[in-house]
Amino acid sequence: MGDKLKDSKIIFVVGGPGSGKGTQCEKVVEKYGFTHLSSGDLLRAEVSSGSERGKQLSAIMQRGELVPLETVLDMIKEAMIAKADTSKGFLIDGYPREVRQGEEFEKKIGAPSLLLYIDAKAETMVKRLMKRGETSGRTDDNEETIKKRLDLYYKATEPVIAYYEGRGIVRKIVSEGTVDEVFSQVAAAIDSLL
Ligand SMILES: Nc1ncnc2c1ncn2[C@@H]1O[C@H](COP(=O)(O)OP(=O)(O)OP(=O)(O)O)[C@@H](O)[C@H]1O
Ligand SMILES: Nc1nc2c(ncn2[C@@H]2O[C@H](COP(=O)(O)O)[C@@H](O)[C@H]2O)c(=O)[nH]1
Ligand SMILES: [Mg+2]
Repeated sequence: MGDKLKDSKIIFVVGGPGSGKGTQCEKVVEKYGFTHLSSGDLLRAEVSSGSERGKQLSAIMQRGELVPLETVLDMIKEAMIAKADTSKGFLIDGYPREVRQGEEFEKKIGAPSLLLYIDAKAETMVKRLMKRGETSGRTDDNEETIKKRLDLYYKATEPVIAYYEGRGIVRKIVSEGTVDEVFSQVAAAIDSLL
């Protein structure tokens, strides 16, 4: 089944909590028709299912910690295989969150053609998430968990950027302006790939 994904175009969308990954991925889907898979959304769907696994995941996510690598990777692979026949390419939103996740993804699925690094200042991310938390219903959109997620991002996920920069596939997106101003950078990066 892994062969079905062998030739798929894969774009990693990496950035801190509240940097704007999901927002930009939605606009990419609108313009390019790619398949958007958010690791966080897949995990939250598992939590909503009420499964035993979902209960365990929920506790980890509420603490702003990373869930087991195998769990999130299997969920992403399953979702990609389900869409492989019709997908124009995959936007993997919020994964990898640490270098070994990237290595495992490439062993089991394939290599990314592009890594969009959505970069926002810490204070911008906190402001956005506190605002989102007013309506999102996400258990991790609270001050304490946001801080933990930010700490984890700087410690575990920023090394992912350096790892892929070594391959020359990172495009840095400054995510401080309006959604459309940020998207114009995203579109330019994707157009350079197509
Ligand atoms: N350029 C922007 N200007 C203002 N608000 C923005 C911008 N981009 C995103 N937002 C808002 O910030 C919040 C977080 O954005 P989004 O959900 O896309 O971030 P994310 O990187 O996917 O976060 P998480 O990793 O927590 O899922 C949302 O409420 C969104 O509407
Ligand atoms: N170990 C990993 N944990 C992940 C990953 N993606 C998400 N998560 C967990 O879900 C929440 C919410 O993610 P978000 O992208 O919607 O903010 C996150 O805090 C983690 O607990 C992943 O790739 N690996
Ligand atoms: Mg998101």
